Amino acid sequence: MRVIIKEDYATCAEWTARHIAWRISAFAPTADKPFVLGLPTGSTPLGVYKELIRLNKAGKVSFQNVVTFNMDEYLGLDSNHPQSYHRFMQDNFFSHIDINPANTNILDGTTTDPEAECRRFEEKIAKYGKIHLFIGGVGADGHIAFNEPGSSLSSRTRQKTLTQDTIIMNSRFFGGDPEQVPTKALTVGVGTILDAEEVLILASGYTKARALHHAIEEGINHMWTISVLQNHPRAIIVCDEDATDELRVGTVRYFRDIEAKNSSPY
Ligand SMILES: N[C@@H]1[C@@H](O)[C@H](O)[C@@H](COP(=O)(O)O)O[C@@H]1O
Repeated sequence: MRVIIKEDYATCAEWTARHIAWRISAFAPTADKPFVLGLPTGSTPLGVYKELIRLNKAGKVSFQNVVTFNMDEYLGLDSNHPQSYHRFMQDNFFSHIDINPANTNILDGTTTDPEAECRRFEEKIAKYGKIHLFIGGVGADGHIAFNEPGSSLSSRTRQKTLTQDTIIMNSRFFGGDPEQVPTKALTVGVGTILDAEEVLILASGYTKARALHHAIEEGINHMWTISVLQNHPRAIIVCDEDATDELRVGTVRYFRDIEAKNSSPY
């Protein structure tokens, strides 16, 4: 696992956007051989999307031959609902870049058959072979996508019931009212994320510090689903200093030292 520790939120976003742009460009995608990118929602990735939009407008990266799969969607929200992840992606990313809308994939929160919808999503990923780079955030309780504590570490895309912690956390987007937050979501599984060639998880702020401690310094445990990254051959955590607050000084020093020796192409 690589742990990239940056000074603050902005420098995390910049580093991550450049990493994504570099991976896409190095892959030299074509219509027949697209780059497949997994994407998250939430407040953490907003800075990355802003920077990717800037890089796209500056001609530094193109999304013309990029296919995207989003991690999750609330069950029961249609794509026009202001808090649906469809809307989030449209407003904060897709409508600002040169991506073909037909190449964007998000689980349908209005489906009447969640099982079939999740199967369709997995089959579509499989049709492309694999996700080359999966970007994600992390919940304060260590969840990745909507794989809440206790999720199977080999789970596939499926319906999940949200924990009260997550409902309360996410109520900030629903006028502060937990009653307005859907109680269920469709989400890729931990296994789906692990199948990606590379996984990059972003963590910013003190609220994510405990999750990072469990991800990096404790063993793999289904109560902190992010910890499964330890089993991935190419996992990267990009975090700011605040998010390292629960890590040992020696751990922080170790990862800083390793990265200082790495020459980065960006
Ligand atoms: N399903 C999403 C996760 O994918 C996201 O990582 C998490 C953290 O969000 P934020 O980045 O806003 O802290 O929130 C939600 O629960």
